[in-house]
Amino acid sequence: MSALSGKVQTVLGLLDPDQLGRTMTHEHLTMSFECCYFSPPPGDEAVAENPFQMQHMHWLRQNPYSCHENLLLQQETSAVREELLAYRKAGGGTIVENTTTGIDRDLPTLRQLAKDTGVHIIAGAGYYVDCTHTEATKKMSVEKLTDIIVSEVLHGADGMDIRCGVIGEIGTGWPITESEAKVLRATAHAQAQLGCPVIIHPGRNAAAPAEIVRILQEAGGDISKTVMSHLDRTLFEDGDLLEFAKLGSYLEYDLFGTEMLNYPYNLDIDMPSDCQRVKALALLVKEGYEDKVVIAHDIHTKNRLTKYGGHGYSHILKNIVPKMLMRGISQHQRPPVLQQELRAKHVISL
Ligand SMILES: CCC(=O)NCCS(=O)(=O)O
Repeated sequence: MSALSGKVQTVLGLLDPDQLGRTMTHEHLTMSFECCYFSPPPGDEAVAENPFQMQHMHWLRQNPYSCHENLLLQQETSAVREELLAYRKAGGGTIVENTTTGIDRDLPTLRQLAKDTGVHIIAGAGYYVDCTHTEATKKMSVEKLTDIIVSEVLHGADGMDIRCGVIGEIGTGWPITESEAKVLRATAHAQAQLGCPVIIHPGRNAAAPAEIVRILQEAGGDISKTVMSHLDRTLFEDGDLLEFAKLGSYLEYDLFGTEMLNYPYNLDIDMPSDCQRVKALALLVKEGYEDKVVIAHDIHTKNRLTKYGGHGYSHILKNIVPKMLMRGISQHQRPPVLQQELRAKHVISL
């Protein structure tokens, strides 16, 4: 049996799962989102050049991707350090840091942040979406990509001895490109060798999550250890959500704190509010998926840090958990059968 079996691999070494504490499964502490810059609405160019002022706060919340500086989270290590200390104070224990190749993963900074704050940090292996794949990456075989991902977990990534503990976020768009499909197959092969969790960034289309599961499954991936991220901006109909839940992956609502009118990457999508997210979680709990739900904020731009008037990494613990309790989602874990009984007795009121 491997020394990693049953353990969690953080940037500072191995832990037992019961040492993690409360865990945000999808965050970024240092990264660049320049790959996804979106031009500002006509006439807003001047604001976009100088957005970090009180009178521009609302604009920035509505247009976070239209300001170059806002996309450079890697410039905010001191602010993130303060945030992590606050996260611990609020009861947080662990952050899964989803920055993969293509969006400037910075393992030494992650290791230093873990040392400075006592928050356990788990780093992600693998590749982000197609537009960040280099020509060399695009030419690689599935076998070569698999070897790289496995090595990032077993030996360390980016030429360092700092090891990743999950594979992901693995980026895909819609439709899934050839290069993304190759990375998905490599992800499944690496997971089959390592037995570790996988975290997926699906494209912005309701058909994307199930198509990704199909590709992973066909390549030997373990869907029961796979997290489908960003469901809050991907699956909107209850029927679609419950149909997808049957496939057995973890169901991640990870954009808590993000509320915007126009979602620039797909204007057909209405980004839900936090209240709507809690409603979706309540539905999943009611339907017996309590143990498959994971949540986070997916902070990836500066404006979402408290330093810039954002909600920060403690928003879920401070604001969303009380809201969940108010909406009848209990803090106590129950085995599914007992859950059914309790539901029958209306103990979980939804
Ligand atoms: C790198 C962070 C990331 O991909 N976040 C998801 C943004 S969105 O696709 O939900 O807009």
